Amino acid sequence: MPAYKPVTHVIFDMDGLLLDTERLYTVAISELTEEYGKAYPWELKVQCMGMKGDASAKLIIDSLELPLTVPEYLEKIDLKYKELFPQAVLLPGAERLVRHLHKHGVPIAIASGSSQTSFDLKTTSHRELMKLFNPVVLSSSDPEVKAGKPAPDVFLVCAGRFPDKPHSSKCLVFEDAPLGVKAAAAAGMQCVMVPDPRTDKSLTEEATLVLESLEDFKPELFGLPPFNS
Ligand SMILES: O=c1[nH]cc([C@@H]2O[C@H](COP(=O)(O)O)[C@@H](O)[C@H]2O)c(=O)[nH]1
Ligand SMILES: [Mg+2]
Repeated sequence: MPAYKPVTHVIFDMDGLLLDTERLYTVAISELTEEYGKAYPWELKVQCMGMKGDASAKLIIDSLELPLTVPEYLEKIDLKYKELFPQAVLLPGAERLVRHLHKHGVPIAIASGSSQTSFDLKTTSHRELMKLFNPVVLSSSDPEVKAGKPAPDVFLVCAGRFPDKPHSSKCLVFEDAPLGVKAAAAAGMQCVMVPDPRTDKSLTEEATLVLESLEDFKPELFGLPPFNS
């Protein structure tokens, strides 16, 4: 049983962790690859989750040998995202945890592989909740985030934008994706992983704690105020 260390700040991944957008990515990308007679298998998806948009586009084009350039792929997929992302709903336990931490004055942030455009689409129905996060760091649009997940950049930039600039050891990350867990570990942060059930066990080993749902999280394990407080 690993020892959990107390933290003061919490950084959330967005897609597949707060918002049920991974399902929407699968629909959009499968629709596109099927136009070229190819499926979008889980084994490929799990390598893309958390990446910057252009890196993911390149990996998908190369892996499936699609006859598209990265800009052509992005133009086509963005049309699908525009239709699908406004339907994004919150995942179980997300709103309760976010409101709880905010109520108790725990600084909370978002660190995502997304772009500003896709963030705006995905949060169409969640504007009020999104106001509780500061900072919100979006790798695909942020010039300070040089490399996407699994590099630590997005989490380090995020920690540096909290007004009191906490040390990495004081930041707890929530992630669903293996690349995100790697990025958090590389940043020197503890990480609670809530993986898609299809995720191979070998890809969850770097997480500090693995949960089936955010609903199962016990804040006091990391020195945060318990839910009954
Ligand atoms: O099926 C997929 N899901 C997710 C991604 C990538 O993951 C990012 C979301 O990452 P995060 O969980 O860090 O918000 C998206 O912006 C996208 O680039 C992808 O390529 N394919
Ligand atoms: Mg994610």
